[in-house]
Amino acid sequence: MLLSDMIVTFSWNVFIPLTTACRNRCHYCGFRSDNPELMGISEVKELLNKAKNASEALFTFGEKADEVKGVRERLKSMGFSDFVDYVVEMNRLAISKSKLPHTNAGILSYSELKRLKPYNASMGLMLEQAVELDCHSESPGKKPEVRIKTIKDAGKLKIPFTTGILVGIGESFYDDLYSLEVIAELHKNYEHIQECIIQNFKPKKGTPMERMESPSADRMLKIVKEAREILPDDITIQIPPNLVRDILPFIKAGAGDLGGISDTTIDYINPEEPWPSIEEIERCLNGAYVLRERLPIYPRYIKMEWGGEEVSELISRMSDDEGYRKDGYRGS
Ligand SMILES: O=c1nc2n(C[C@H](O)[C@H](O)[C@H](O)CO)c3cc(O)ccc3cc-2c(=O)[nH]1
Ligand SMILES: C[C@H]1O[C@@H](n2cnc3c(N)ncnc32)[C@H](O)[C@@H]1O
Ligand code: MET
Ligand code: SF4
Repeated sequence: MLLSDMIVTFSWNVFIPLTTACRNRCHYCGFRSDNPELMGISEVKELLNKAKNASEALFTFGEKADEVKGVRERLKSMGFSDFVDYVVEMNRLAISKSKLPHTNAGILSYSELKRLKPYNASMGLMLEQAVELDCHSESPGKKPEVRIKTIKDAGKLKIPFTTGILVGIGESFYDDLYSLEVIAELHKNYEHIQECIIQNFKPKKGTPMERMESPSADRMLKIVKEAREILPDDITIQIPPNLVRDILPFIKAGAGDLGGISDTTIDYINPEEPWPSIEEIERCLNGAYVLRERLPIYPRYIKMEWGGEEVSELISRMSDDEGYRKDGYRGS
């Protein structure tokens, strides 16, 4: 086994859920709201100030929120010309507090991605599934072709990218495999995918899918094993430690990353699932693997200088000075 196969990574982040306004209505989502909120500058500053440990500012929020009634007007009154302008300003705030932005805004056009790229170390968009599903019948932004287009456009723009699949939302095992094949193909063309999240659905109260069960650990494990076969070696498989809890079997099956973990903010998408502590994670790993902190941009993309221009200095500073080793990971 290679030494790098024995390393499990995670990113210390702060979760900034800019808005619960969303033009989609995914049947599994407990995040979106009909009475949406929009975070102001001082609220974002407060989260950033508290997050001493974090090197990543994770911006995840509703898709095309400015299509929701009243949001455009609210943005105007806050002094922003459009929604992307607002996101850029919040990204800049994060940079000013020495946090590297990772933005997952849902689908974006090529020109919107181009406007956000300079302010982000990496960006993300879950493919969810490459097949049409019932749970997405009220979500135009979850049509496979529009998701695939955004991921492709990010590749053309050389944006280090996170994508993944959401498992247990009505798809078959073969759909999961097909979705992973689509991700593999996207990466073969653009080489921009740093990690693929394999996320298990968790039912949320008050949603149409509240009575549906989470996929079993066995099913998830089977998919992770297949994913390790299907995906190119340079795509790391990420599993969410707050949603699977017992991570060791997943690491043995081929996962190598735990995503973002925060000591100041909750997982706003899965608010009922607390982050495990570092001690808990290490206990699960049972000495068989070493846990290392990473940045939201993976080492090879730092070397190729794919990070946004406005964050490049911060990326160099963080990867050089703060205890990062030659292989790009922090820790002894
Ligand atoms: O805390 C979470 N972080 C999520 N992250 C963040 C992720 O943990 C890290 O921000 C990335 O690994 C970058 O370091 C996502 C990032 C994406 O680009 C796309 C989807 C997700 C989903 C989640 C999530 O459900 N919960
Ligand atoms: C940010 C990502 O969070 C995931 N997401 C949204 N709702 C749920 C849920 N109920 N359970 C697990 N993951 C979810 C989607 O995959 C989205 O793209
Ligand atoms: N709304 C976006 C999406 O589903 C971001 C994550 S969910 C809050 O792609
Ligand atoms: S999962 Fe994302 S796109 Fe779907 S309703 Fe929730 S916030 Fe909107």
